[in-house]
Amino acid sequence: MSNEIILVGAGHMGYAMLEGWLGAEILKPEQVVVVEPAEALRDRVEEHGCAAVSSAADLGDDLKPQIIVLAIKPQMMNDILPDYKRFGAAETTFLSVAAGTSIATIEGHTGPSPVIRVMPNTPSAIGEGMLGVFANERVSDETMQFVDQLLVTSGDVVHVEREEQIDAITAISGSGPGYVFHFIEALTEAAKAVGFEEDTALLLAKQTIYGSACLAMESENSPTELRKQVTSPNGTTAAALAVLMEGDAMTKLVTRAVTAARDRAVELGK
Ligand SMILES: NC(=O)C1=CN([C@@H]2O[C@H](COP(=O)(O)OP(=O)(O)OC[C@H]3O[C@@H](n4cnc5c(N)ncnc54)[C@H](OP(=O)(O)O)[C@@H]3O)[C@@H](O)[C@H]2O)C=CC1
Ligand SMILES: O=C(O)[C@@H]1CCC=N1
Repeated sequence: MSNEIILVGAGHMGYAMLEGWLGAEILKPEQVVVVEPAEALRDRVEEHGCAAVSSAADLGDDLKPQIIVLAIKPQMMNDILPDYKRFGAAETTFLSVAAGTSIATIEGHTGPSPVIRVMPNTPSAIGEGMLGVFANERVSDETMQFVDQLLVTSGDVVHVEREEQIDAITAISGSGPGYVFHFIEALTEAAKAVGFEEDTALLLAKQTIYGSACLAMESENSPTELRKQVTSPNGTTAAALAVLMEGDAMTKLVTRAVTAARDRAVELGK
């Protein structure tokens, strides 16, 4: 067993994580082989010094990777996993970032194997990700420690006790950047509606979200307390929050959205 890693899929998520691992020098480029059908995506990993092939058939016969990272679409798992059966039921650990796809589905193709499910998010690309982790009992302490070392280069890591909690994490932090980016879009549109040009509107929206998130992380006060500090009695924030909080509208809407994402993760796993 070498400490090589095969990364299957170098799209948005696979590449974001790879960049973090190489940038933090936890992995050397020569330890990584990437399988990716898209030439342009192979080119960009080769620029980092990693080997890249277009299909599993091009992987060397003598490869005994420590970890195979599955960063492909959940809908493709059943088509692609049979190509990796030869690494299964052995010491190679499968690490899947796919939404929904269960450990049972992976082991259905690989045979009983060490499997780790990780749910990252795209801020992992700048080391500011939020990652949820669940591992089956076949994963060795040594491999788990190595994987944790890799994952912390992408951001904060939480281990969950039950596999289904990964679906819930998917709906909060996995998909969450999409909700936040949509809020930035909405605030930008609102800024334009009250008279600003696109560039200024976007800056106002992005810096407001960034500054508020930084303050929420750094402050000892809760988000509720921080909100109250912005809200002068009978002032402007109170006027806006009366709209957003009427009948708990915002919380209900976000809860509906998160539930839809969680349910979709469960559905993708079927
Ligand atoms: N994007 C996100 O924010 C997050 C995504 N995830 C999970 O990450 C996984 C990947 O998503 P994402 O990165 O967004 O998707 P992408 O489509 O960007 O990446 C998937 C990559 O896999 C490639 N691919 C297709 N077939 C094969 C194959 N046979 N062997 C190797 N690679 C192949 C695709 O190439 P091609 O385009 O040519 O088909 C594509 O480049 C999903 O399972 C998703 O649930 C998890 C958390 C967050
Ligand atoms: O939208 C998706 O299905 C993936 C999983 C979490 C974020 N993106």
